[in-house]
Amino acid sequence: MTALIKIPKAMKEVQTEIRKLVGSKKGTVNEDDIQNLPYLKAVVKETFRLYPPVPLLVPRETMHKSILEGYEIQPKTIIHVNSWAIARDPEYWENPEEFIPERFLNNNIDFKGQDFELLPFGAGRRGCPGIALGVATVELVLSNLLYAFDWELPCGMNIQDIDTDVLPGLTIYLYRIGEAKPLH
Ligand code: HEM
Repeated sequence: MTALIKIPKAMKEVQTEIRKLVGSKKGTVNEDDIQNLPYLKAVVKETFRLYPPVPLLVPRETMHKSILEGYEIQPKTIIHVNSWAIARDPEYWENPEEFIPERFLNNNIDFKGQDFELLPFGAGRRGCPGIALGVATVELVLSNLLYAFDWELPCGMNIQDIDTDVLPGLTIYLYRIGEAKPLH
């Protein structure tokens, strides 16, 4: 929501998509609607890319000796995968620090653990078992907040004042305040 408020064009695009599909009579966005909202899905993916709630994956331990980019890694080495850094690596992402949902509209990159440049839920045997619940919750809550309310900054605050930096930790979080106006 913070990223969307900072980029009014993206906010307008996603709200228009949702309101056009759902109309004004139904009252809520449901799971079937979500499947027909590609821009909303792109917004959610871009949010998971730039702000992965769990920036370091569960630690792994190597079973065999291996060579990675010329480095020899001994068996039983603890490996920490920094999915935050991977998702902002300029080798894989154009303008990696910018919030651009459109980057997901014309490709199949997903966060299900097959595309290693985007791992907000990890990958492999220790990948997140709650991914379906996590994604459904985020998509449903966000889409309904966007459908029902217009969002604006508190009086006196400008878009430039929005700081999207996050606090370091096992999970990331930011403090951001918006004001909601109910839709008529
Ligand atoms: C947006 C929501 C969520 C995000 C971003 C998230 C992210 C993650 C990540 C990155 C991992 C580590 C995966 C790895 O190291 O490969 C993980 C593990 C895990 N998650 Fe989630 N998760 C979310 C929601 C949930 C939910 C809703 C549940 C349960 C209902 C859940 C249960 C777990 C469990 C049990 C593990 C440990 C798996 C293991 O170590 O084998 N997560 N999650």
